[in-house]
Amino acid sequence: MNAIDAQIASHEATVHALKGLIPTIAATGSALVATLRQGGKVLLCGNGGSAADAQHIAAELVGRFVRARPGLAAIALTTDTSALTAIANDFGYEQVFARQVQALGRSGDVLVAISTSGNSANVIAAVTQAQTLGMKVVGLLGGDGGALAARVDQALIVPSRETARVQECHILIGHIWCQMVDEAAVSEGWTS
Ligand SMILES: O=C(CO)[C@@H](O)[C@H](O)[C@H](O)[C@H](O)COP(=O)(O)O
Ligand SMILES: [Zn+2]
Repeated sequence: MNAIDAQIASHEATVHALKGLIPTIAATGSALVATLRQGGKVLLCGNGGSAADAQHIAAELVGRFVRARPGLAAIALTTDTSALTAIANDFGYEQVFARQVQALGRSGDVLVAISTSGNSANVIAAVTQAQTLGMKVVGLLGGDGGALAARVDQALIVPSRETARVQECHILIGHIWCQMVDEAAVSEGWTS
């Protein structure tokens, strides 16, 4: 099998395996919908490709996904280079997300913690801080879920050891969540 066929086959196999996660995808999507319905915020964090996923999902909630509805409260904790560099410089890289969670998060908000390994120290620190504040934490994870699997409130563990495959499934799940939010916002007539 050539490289292209192999990548497509591996992608398809991982997406197929997501069918085992459908109940958890539905439950986590419902948690996001409930938070946004009651005026809470969704905070998202992750490193590298997962930082891009955090921004992508936040943009579709604040801007739009498909349906016409109000902009919704979502913040990617990966975008403010002044905050990121100051926190890393003054407190250490491990604190870059936790400090922002402490500053911005409130009880009733949700943190989406994205990590393909489940072992990034700065994401673990953010989860600990969020739970201290009474926030709910959803983990978008991969492999065996790593250290985060047992720490988050709801874990979505994509069953693959390939980082790229895990990331591809994470953004698919993010899009499913956005569709669930769109449907709730339109059918319930959300005005803000
Ligand atoms: O996107 C990729 C590889 O596909 C990388 O940038 C990757 O996201 C980085 O190595 C991250 O630091 C990995 O962190 P994590 O997913 O294990 O938490
Ligand atoms: Zn998208």
